[in-house]
Amino acid sequence: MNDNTIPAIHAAGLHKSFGDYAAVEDVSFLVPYGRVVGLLGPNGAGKTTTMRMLVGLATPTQGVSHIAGRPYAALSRPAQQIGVVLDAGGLHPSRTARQHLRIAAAMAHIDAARVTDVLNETGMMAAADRPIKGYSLGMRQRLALATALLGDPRVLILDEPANGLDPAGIRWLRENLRAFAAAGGAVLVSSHLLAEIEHVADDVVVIAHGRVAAAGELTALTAHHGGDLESFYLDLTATTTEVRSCFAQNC
Ligand SMILES: Nc1ncnc2c1ncn2[C@@H]1O[C@H](COP(=O)(O)OP(=O)(O)OP(=O)(O)O)[C@@H](O)[C@H]1O
Repeated sequence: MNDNTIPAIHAAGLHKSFGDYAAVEDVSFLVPYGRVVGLLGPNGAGKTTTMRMLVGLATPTQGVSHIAGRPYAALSRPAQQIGVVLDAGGLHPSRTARQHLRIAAAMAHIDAARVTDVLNETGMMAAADRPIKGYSLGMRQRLALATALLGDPRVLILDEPANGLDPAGIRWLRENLRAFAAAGGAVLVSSHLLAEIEHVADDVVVIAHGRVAAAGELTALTAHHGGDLESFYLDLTATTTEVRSCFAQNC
């Protein structure tokens, strides 16, 4: 049972520095249950770093974040509470999808029957017993999503999940994220595909230069741009489109 008065995701004043380089500065936002929130921003803006902090893969220099009211590290059963897709790489090339999912389920104390469920849900059943090394990018994305869904979580954090998906896969993802939120789940999804975010998101958070440049309901934010997310986004980020790079700053 969820306490819907507690946000699914709460980022409060997150900062992350790499050496002297401030990749993320004072980023705060909420993702309530029942909503899809799009995390947008130019290359190098700090989206992935923010998501990594939310799930304990990067330690904030300052600030805190909570998932369902607790820091990620304090979740009792993280795989059952939050599904994460941060990188569709990092899969063992010789394993099959079914083997990968069985191992992930066993490690998270999830019923092995869920493996069949998520293979079906993500359209991966036909490829389930082939080695991952032969998978396309889109198939790896589907497997990453299947892994995220294994524990039947109520919260999803997805970094560019549409990357490599074919048109049918993009539609499938859109419909599933909308259905997930309609059933009371919460989704934070990053993407450069603004048309896709326009279809799927209720709210957006735009990060530019490591800071929140705009956040709120999609329809309200884009009202002065005829409801067009692309015009809104390009106006907002017009002065911040250069790729930020720690490397370029020799840090
Ligand atoms: N481990 C690291 N060490 C040094 N710099 C890093 C590290 N991780 C990220 N950065 C820098 O932090 C900044 C933000 O990177 P991040 O990957 O969060 O951006 P992003 O918004 O996800 O970009 P993209 O849309 O290109 O994926 C970039 O300048 C990047 O070079």
